[in-house]
Amino acid sequence: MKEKNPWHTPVTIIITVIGVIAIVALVTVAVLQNRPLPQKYKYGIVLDAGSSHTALYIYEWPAEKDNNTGRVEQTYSCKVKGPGISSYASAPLKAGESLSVCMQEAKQRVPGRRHSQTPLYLGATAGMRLLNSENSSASDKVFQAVEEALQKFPFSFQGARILSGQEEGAFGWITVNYLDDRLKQGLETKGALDLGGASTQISFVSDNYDGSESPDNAVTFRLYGNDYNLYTHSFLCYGKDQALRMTLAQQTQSGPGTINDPCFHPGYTESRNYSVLYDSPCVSDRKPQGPPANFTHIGTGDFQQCQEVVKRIFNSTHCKYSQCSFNGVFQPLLQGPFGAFSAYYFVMNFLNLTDTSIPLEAVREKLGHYCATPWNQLKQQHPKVKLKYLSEYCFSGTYILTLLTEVYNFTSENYPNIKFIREIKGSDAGWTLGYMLNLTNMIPAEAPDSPPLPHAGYVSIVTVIAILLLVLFILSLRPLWPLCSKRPQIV
Ligand SMILES: Nc1ncnc2c1ncn2[C@@H]1O[C@H](COP(=O)(O)OP(=O)(O)O)[C@@H](O)[C@H]1O
Ligand SMILES: [Ca+2]
Repeated sequence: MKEKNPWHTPVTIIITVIGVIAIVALVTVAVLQNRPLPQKYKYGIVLDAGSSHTALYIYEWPAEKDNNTGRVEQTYSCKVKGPGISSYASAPLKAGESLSVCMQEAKQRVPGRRHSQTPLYLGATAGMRLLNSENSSASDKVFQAVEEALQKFPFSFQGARILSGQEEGAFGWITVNYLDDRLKQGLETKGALDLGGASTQISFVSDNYDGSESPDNAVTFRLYGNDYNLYTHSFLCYGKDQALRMTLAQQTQSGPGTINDPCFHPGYTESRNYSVLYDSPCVSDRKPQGPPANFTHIGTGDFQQCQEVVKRIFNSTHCKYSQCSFNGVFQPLLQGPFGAFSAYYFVMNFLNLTDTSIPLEAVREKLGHYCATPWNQLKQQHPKVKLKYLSEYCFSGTYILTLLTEVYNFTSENYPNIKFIREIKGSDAGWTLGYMLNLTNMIPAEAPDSPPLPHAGYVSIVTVIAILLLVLFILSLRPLWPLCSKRPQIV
């Protein structure tokens, strides 16, 4: 007679069914009880008042995880129409008014119930540094107007101020490394290269820099339990717009009526006003004596010669340290990967030169070819690009290559360590995120305690243990199995 399968007896079936129900119930309770609560978000707003324009950024992060890392994201950015706030020195109220469109938009984007808890910061960079140095009462008036305008919004306004060059460099470095998740994980950090219109920053960690040589360039942090000695320097007047002024000033020292400029395209002709050109503290002390009102700016489109003219704005004759970049500023040996953003990216992206695996020589050749392109032809090829930008890409590209290779000392070997970036994981590379993380204390000095298990791990372990218990239970009933399988005896 065939033995009946013991698993098919009523008792084992009942035990199994109850067991399965128990497991399902246990796992359901575990899942529901430990389910992450519905996400609530917090917000922060930073206005980047740059020399050329102002931009507004909204950041968002899960409300319970202020201290956790990598979770702050940029959700919105708005470019303010018009020039930077430093250009409103003679009409300060307009500086405040200019912000209103982006601020209204921010009011729509941040949920109403969060408005009053949302910090709002305005940080101004080199344009306001220059205005403040030449006319501090004018810069005070601009700030007053801007503050009055921002206070009218329902956010928690935390003030408007000028960032020091050091802060601008260091916060750019924090942004890049935070978004890359390098800080929390204690990984090798990435240097930050920021090119603005009126200043440029270089920031990196180097093994041969502990801050003792040229302490002014040192910023030390303790972040997530790791110590960092950052080298940073901001070169005022060496943003690309002021650098262009200095390069033009270099070529108009004798006050000529015409200059042939190798950094502009053949066929480019523009009348420029001497007073306008020299109206900046970066060049005002070099204004020629009794020049004509205007000069004719003619392009010749020669990259090699352009590089020679650009080099002349960097003074590398004196250095009281072991080594310098230029103008007597200490710079340690370059080390590690670098992210180059802001105008570095805009310019190199336009020129199709963001790929740094292209050998430097080939990059120079391409740029040489671009600079030699006739102005009329370029205008036809790029009808939508702003003429001011279009006319200056040859100069800007040459300036960038000269700065990187002749001044900071990037070579063919380490040029590929540079990545030209606009954003990382959807957030723009720039100083604003680092600034906000710092002011909201969102990067802890010590590593945060993490929960022993993530939610999914917890649920999996409960499920596995429950199944094991059931199997053990069924196995423990083994002595009863023969009983269950006995067929009723017919006497
Ligand atoms: N699409 C673009 N093409 C070329 N240059 C650009 C573009 N967008 C912005 N820029 C330039 O990037 C620079 C940004 O500098 P900005 O942040 O305003 O100044 P700073 O940081 O010195 O205060 C300016 O020189 C501006 O002209
Ligand atoms: Ca900037």
